[in-house]
Amino acid sequence: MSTLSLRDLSVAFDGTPVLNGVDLDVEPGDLRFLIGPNGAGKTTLVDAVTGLAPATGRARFGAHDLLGKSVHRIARLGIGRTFQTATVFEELTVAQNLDIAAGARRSVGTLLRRRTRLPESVSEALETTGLADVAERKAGELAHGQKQWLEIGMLLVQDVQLMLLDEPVAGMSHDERQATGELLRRIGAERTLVVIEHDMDFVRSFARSVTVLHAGQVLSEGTVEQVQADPQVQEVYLGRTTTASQEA
Ligand SMILES: Nc1ncnc2c1ncn2[C@@H]1O[C@H](COP(=O)(O)OP(=O)(O)OP(=O)(O)O)[C@@H](O)[C@H]1O
Repeated sequence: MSTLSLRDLSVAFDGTPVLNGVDLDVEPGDLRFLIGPNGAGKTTLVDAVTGLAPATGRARFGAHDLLGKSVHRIARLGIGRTFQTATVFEELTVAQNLDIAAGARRSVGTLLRRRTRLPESVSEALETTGLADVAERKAGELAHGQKQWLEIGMLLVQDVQLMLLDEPVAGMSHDERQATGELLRRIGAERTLVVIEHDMDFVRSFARSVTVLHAGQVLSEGTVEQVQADPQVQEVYLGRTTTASQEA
């Protein structure tokens, strides 16, 4: 299992720095939450690691250098991500979505035919994500939470070792959040997981460690308790939340 290691990672858009010298290490088995105010650079960090944003500095996953590699090559190293909006094939069933993600080399006709036996990786992903009961339902008919779990399942069948999730519980009910947190714990035990999140209750419940980004830099890092007790975090991040809620 591999460690994600970032050194002096920087991204600028049109000359404006958005990430500014980020150092970050995430060990396998960690469940790292990336928090910070809007515009702090959280999604940009994930974009840089997955090849979507041009970056300088160093980004390694295990023995592999990531910077300068194409999105496709980075994905082939076992690095996968989700986006804030789920990207599943709505007209296909849950099982078919997983089947396609598993990349089985079959013709489209064979793929779309109802199959009596699913590949093992697909069956496992259905069990792990709790979607076995809805395997034959169209993805477009799933509840919001289930769509997010399907997306995570699509990364599982690809045997993704570094999973980067962008606000996976946004818009979920309390029960769906709880189920998602437990899912992340289960799959995180054998992988390296980085989760962007705004919901502090969710972070408190499930984070093993937290990195706070602010204005493109790491402001604080540690356990939830350590980060919450950091006066800089209180001032910049939590302080801002208080102000916002007072204004509301
Ligand atoms: N492709 C781009 N071109 C120009 N500016 C960009 C681009 N992508 C992001 N930015 C800017 O970079 C800054 C950081 O954005 P980013 O989405 O990484 O923040 P974030 O911490 O994920 O915020 P949020 O919590 O709102 O999702 C913002 O000011 C944003 O407008």
